[in-house]
This record gives sequence, C-alpha cells and structure tokens, in this order.
Amino acid sequence: MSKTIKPLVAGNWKMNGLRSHLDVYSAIADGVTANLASKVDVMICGPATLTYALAQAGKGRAVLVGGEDCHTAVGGAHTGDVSAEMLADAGATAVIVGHSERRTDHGEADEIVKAKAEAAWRAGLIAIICVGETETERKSGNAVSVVSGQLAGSVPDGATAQNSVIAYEPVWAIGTGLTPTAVDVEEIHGEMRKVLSARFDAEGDSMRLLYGGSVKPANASELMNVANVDGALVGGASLKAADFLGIIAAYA
Ligand SMILES: O=C(CO)COP(=O)(O)O
Repeated sequence: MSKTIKPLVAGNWKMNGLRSHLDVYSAIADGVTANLASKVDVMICGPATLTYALAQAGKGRAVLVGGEDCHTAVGGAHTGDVSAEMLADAGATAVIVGHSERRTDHGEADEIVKAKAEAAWRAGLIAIICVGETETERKSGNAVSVVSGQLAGSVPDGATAQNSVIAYEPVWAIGTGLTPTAVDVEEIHGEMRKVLSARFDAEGDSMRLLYGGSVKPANASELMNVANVDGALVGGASLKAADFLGIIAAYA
C-alpha cells in the first residue's frame, strides 16, 4: 500500500442480494465509523435492482454505492441493459466494468470495456476497470503481458486518479479460495503502476490499484502490505458484514 493513496475497499455483490440484504449494507455502514472512513473509502457495488435502495440507505453514511456493469449508450433499444446514467440517477457514484464474469459470460472484449468506462465517466461515475489473467495464461507465464494488454485495451485515454480505479483480479482466484503469492501480486501491481504512470504521468502514479480474488479477513493484511495494492475488490466476503468489516479494518 502507498502511504499517499487513500485505499478503497469495494464489495461486489454480483447476482446476489434481495431487499432483505439491505440489512447487510446497514450493518457494514454502522461499522464504518468516521475514524475508519477518514482512513479508507468503502463501497458496495450491488445488483441494479438494489442500487436505488442501497443509495437511499446510504444517505448520510460513509459507505458509497456502485453498480456492477453498464451499457455503453445513454438509453435506447437495449432490452435488459442499464445505462451509466440510470445508475447515477439511482444514486451510484461508481460502476465496475470489464469484470471477468462479464468478459466470459457476455463475451466482452477490451474494446467494449473501454467504451463502458467512457460511458461511466460521461455519467459522472468512477469506472472500476477490471483486468486479470486466466489459469492457463498464468501457467504459461503470460500473466504480466495479458494484464498489460488488457490495461492498454480497456483503459481509455483521459483516465485520472479521480475517474478511474483499476482492479487486478486473477480469474483463477475468484471464488476459489486460491490467491496468488504476495510476490506474484507485487509483480503484477508493479507492472500495472509502471504502465499507468508511463501513460498517464502523475495521474497514473496515484490511481488506485485494487487486488481482487478470494480476499478474506485472514489474508487482507498480507495483501494490503504489498507495494502498489491500494485496496481490495471483494466478492463473497462482502456479503457478510463481519467479514467485510474485518477486511476494511486491515486497510485502515
Ligand atoms: O470477483 C471478485 C470481486 O469482483 C472476487 O470474488 P471473491 O472475493 O468471491 O473471490
């Protein structure tokens, strides 16, 4: 973690969460004291059906609300899709784009991820842009080149430390309980910093780089101490208030 960058711990609820899960959000928000919030930014990215309710529950509280995906267009004939403007209207301040589950389930390539990040900015949202290699790519020694290729293709020109967050999520670590070694995370995050600093100068120096993939309270401190890890993108553990608060505490 860098001392000059305020970390962000973001939860990604994926396709989980009914209105009854607003209690989980409230329990998280209750645990994020003003002191904690001064040291770490906290966010829950929930399914689009809950964005408005989460944002309402979040009024006057320190836990930000984000979406999990957006369409590239403002509106129109795109049945079932949600635009960045709709998320912003519902109270979101950020949106995840390019999650590996979108890249796999919906065939989203870098080009579309980039357009979604631009759509997020157009609506005034922070784009949380995800990258990460598959197990095969890691085993064949291509993790670094895959991630830098995704960064080049998915992060639009004009990215700043304010409008963008990058999340490194190795696909094989998501929901598996497996995590890369601290050395492997350091290698990828160091490369991401190098690429982003070369392309965006000071903005790249201070852009937040999150690690995601089986982050739990038990491994949060180790990951937090890796150079250029400025927070976490948390799936399963963000659905349990105690676990998520345990992770947040590691970054405070
Ligand atoms: O995909 C993730 C967050 O976006 C990570 O999920 P898990 O924390 O459940 O491994």
